Amino acid sequence: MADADPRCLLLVHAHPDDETIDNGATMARYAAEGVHVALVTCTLGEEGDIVVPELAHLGAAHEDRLAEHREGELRNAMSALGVTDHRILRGADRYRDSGMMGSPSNDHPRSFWRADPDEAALPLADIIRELRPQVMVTYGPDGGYGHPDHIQTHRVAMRAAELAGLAVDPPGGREPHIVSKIYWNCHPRSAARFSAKALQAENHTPFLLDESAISVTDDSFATCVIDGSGHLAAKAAALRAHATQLSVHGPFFALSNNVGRLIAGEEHYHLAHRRPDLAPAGRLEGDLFAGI
Ligand SMILES: CC(=O)N[C@H]1[C@@H](O[C@@H]2[C@H](O)[C@H](O)[C@@H](O)[C@H](O)[C@H]2O)O[C@H](CO)[C@@H](O)[C@@H]1O
Ligand SMILES: [Zn+2]
Repeated sequence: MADADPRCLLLVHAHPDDETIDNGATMARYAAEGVHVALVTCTLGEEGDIVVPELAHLGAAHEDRLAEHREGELRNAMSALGVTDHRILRGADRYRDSGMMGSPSNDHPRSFWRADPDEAALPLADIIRELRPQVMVTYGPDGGYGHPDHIQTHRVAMRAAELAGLAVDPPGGREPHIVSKIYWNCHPRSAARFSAKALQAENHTPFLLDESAISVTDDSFATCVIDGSGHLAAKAAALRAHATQLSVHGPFFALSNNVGRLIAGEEHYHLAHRRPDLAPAGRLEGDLFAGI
């Protein structure tokens, strides 16, 4: 029997659908290569808009049953990507989706935005010590576009990586583990421009063109690009699985703001942390595990 692939990639996200939007092709590619791809999602998206009118009754302002529905969407999306290890932070005792910045749901007693990052990081540190990933992917300090749960996910994930490496008070009693490389998701301006031009060229699309609706970074901020173009069908299927949150039409998808975005095979990352003894990374890596 072939030796098991020793590589483990951990992704930490705020809501169901973020993982597929930012990393769907990457997850499918590494899962297909035999890498242990693990996802931790910090909330179940209770406050989400619902783009399927027939399911509007599940919404927070009505039956407030969107969490279990989106958990099912997440299961289907992970099945499409070939990812079998996906967990909700703290499980049944999870944090609640905080809603957009400044919305009343920020103040919900269980909102993730109100959590103490040090406390929320403990169960994630234990998962890191259990899985011992060489690579972790999460958001940068602004959460990518300023959503409170994305900002909090960044804080909790970075703190958890610190705690996991400490030799004291081992979370869960497991041996310390230092993540070799931590990457932040990023969306370079040129990729957003390419997406907008592709949408502009599409004759019959139901989606809007609005480049300002997508948070972008300078191209130079990306230090790694993963070509997952061989897994576009899996990414599109996983996006379709998140049916309450987004629509797919041809090679494009749109969230509830109906702004069209290309379902891209290339996904971009910024190397935010590298274990000091590793060789310096090249200008633009093509593999999250490069140099490990
Ligand atoms: C991709 C993502 O993070 N989605 C979040 C986000 O949803 C957005 C929100 O409803 C906004 O008001 C819309 O204009 C936008 O189109 C949505 O994507 O925030 C939700 C509430 O916290 C969250 O459930 C959803 O996963
Ligand atoms: Zn999100």
